[in-house]
Amino acid sequence: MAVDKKRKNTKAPASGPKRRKTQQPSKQIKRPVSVDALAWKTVDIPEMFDDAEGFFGLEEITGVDIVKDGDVVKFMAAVPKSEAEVEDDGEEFGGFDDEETPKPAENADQEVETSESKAEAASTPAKEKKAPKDQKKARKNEKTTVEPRDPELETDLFTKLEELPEPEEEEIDMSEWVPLDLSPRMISSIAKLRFSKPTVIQSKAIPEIMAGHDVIGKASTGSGKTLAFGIPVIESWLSAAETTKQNKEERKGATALILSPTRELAQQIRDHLQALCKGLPTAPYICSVLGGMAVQKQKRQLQVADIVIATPGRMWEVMSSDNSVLASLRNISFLVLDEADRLLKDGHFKEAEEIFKALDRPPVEENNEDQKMGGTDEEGQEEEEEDSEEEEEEEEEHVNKRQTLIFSATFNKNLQQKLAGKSKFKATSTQDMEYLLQKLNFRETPKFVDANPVHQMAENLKEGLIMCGDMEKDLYLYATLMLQPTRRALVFTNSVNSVRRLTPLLENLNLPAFPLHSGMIQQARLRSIDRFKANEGAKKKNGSAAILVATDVAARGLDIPDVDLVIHYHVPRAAEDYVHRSGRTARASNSGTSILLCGPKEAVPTQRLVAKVHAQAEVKAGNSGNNTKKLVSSGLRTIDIDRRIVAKLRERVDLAKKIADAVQAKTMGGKEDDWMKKAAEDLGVDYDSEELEKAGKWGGKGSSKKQKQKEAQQMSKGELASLRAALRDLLSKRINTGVSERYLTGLDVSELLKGEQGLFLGQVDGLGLDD
Ligand SMILES: Nc1ncnc2c1ncn2[C@@H]1O[C@H](COP(=O)(O)OP(=O)(O)OP(=O)(O)O)[C@@H](O)[C@H]1O
Repeated sequence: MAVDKKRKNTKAPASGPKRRKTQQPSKQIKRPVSVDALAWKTVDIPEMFDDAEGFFGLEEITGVDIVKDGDVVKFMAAVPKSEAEVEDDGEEFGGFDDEETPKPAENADQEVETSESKAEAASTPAKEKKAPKDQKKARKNEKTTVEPRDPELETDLFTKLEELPEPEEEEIDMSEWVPLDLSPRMISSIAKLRFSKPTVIQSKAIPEIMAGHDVIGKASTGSGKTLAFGIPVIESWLSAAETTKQNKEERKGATALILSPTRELAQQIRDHLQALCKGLPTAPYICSVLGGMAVQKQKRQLQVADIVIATPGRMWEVMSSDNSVLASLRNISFLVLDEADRLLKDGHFKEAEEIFKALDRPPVEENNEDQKMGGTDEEGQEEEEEDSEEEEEEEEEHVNKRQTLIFSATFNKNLQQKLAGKSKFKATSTQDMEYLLQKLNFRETPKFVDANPVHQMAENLKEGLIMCGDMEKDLYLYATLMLQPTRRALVFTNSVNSVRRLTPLLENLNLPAFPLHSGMIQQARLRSIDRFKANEGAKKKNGSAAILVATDVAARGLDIPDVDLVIHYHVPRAAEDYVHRSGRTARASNSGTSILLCGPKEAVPTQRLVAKVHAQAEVKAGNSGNNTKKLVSSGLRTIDIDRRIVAKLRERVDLAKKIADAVQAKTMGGKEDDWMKKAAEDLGVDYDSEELEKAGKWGGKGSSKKQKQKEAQQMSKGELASLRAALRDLLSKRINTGVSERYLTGLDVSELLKGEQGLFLGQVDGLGLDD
């Protein structure tokens, strides 16, 4: 039997465990084990499925019985009885994770019925803890040993797990949650997350949702919107589960469908809700339905899911191909649209609209194949007309059961006025949020909950702007990163190509940079986020903190801890993108900085952006570099990086760029050549790239760029190696900034690189980062 870890609350009892060849069934006993303490093993996905992104991180377990006792699900792990099999290394139990030292599962007592083990725990003295060195050895042994060997030891380990006291945590005063009328188990679960008080949006939205209203919630980035809808959704599941149990009824399908515009955000919402549920005695099964996962597997998961978090494209694909999936979602109590305004963009809306329609459509008679979802058959339509009145009633009844919740940090101004009841809805295009709202079949006029009516940006965010030449952005990016090397930074660009170019450029400059864009397979996307989160490479690369170079795919919702700095390499195309990008820092009452690199040509769009984002700012005219101080008078402040220091960094950046271009041109050049050969073959002409280029047939408009690419491509290995050596030499040198600089006194960038000082921008007039 293989059980997906994500299905730890699987409701049906599972069949008996497979026994391994070496196991002696008669000599084994089984005990309840915390789900986190089981020997989960990562499932190796064959390389050919590298693109099967959803399998990433899939784990399996064998030899475990799942037993359901009332509402409690126990995981029974095999424990051998024979001492004869024991090797006396003291730790050779294979029942724990391959990679990690066994540790007490958080809330293990709540996830598993443990009275038996607790009784034993009381009577068995705990063994002394092993020294770290021994633990290392034990871990090594665990990797090679699969089967549990020593019953005594085994018992002892379980005992240890049960016995180990919960880490001592300071009592936390939860009184500020009381007015929200949550159940005690929910409050204790929130307490385990150490959230002592609700955020503004949580205080305002939770009571409205719990009172059964449809809600549109607006609150700044990082202000806890996920739990603002997550807490009531889970509360609702808890009380429904209790009723079902008391009345001995069958489960009625999923409680909630949450739609998210990006895969990463969907995964994050799932993790966030799962973290909340960890502290509950029984928890809903939460699954995510994302592009890149095997559709069949998702269908199976959906049959038992209580809360579904999905991207619209994949959800519609699964839903439209299987009526049973739709049936399991038909009775949802909540439809949630997170980052609702983004759902309209990037072609998401069509699928989202189909999902809404399908949810509202009355159930189809099983024997009437013609009327299945999406069916356009005339006969079916006639029959539909005949029964229309009846169905309309059913539909109304059906729709009225569901609450609709919409959340975002950005709603356009007109819409906000309309939501506040000040004017009437009138959608002008399908990209319009009003169009979405009209399609949503609210069961009442939704309550508009606006947690931050005046400011759009996070409270503790500081915003700065650096003016630079259009061709100097790489240089200023590097300077900005260098001058605050210990700040974990997220660099946003407007194109995938820029991410592809900048990441190796920064790497050449010895900075730990990771890419993230929609052209990457999901597995690689998740890997980059994980490496950024882990601040990987920071130690190797002179203490510089990790850098994520991303397109707007990372702009929405991502909650990565300790991002201190957001740099907009390009001015974002829309004001809301600026809000969301900047919102990756200064989250949950932390502070953070957002810096926009602005070329002369971008000054006008920047003015517009500032006017939108900081409505009350006095934006003065001016679009030249010299007028930057006039450009923005509040909200964004200009930062005058000392240009003499920047000049000293130029040589490094130029070299790093040359190397990155050469490497990229070599990779791309091969591909381009292949393409041209094939095109020539198709045309029946001889391929001679030089001749063709001379004749201008392949060169066209961008031929000077092509010429540069060609030069880069033709760079010999030796030339490349000498460029690398020159850059290495430069990077090892200190940069003397002098003592008479305006903003730096005796400060040198090499010192900053070591992370000993990172205050340069803080000392610059205007931004006051160190306040
Ligand atoms: N009551 C609370 N107290 C403290 N921290 C909280 C609270 N609620 C949520 N958080 C934390 O705040 C962070 C941001 O929450 P969340 O991701 O829900 O923000 P958001 O408003 O959805 O942001 P965005 O608009 O960027 O999607 C998370 O790390 C979350 O764990």
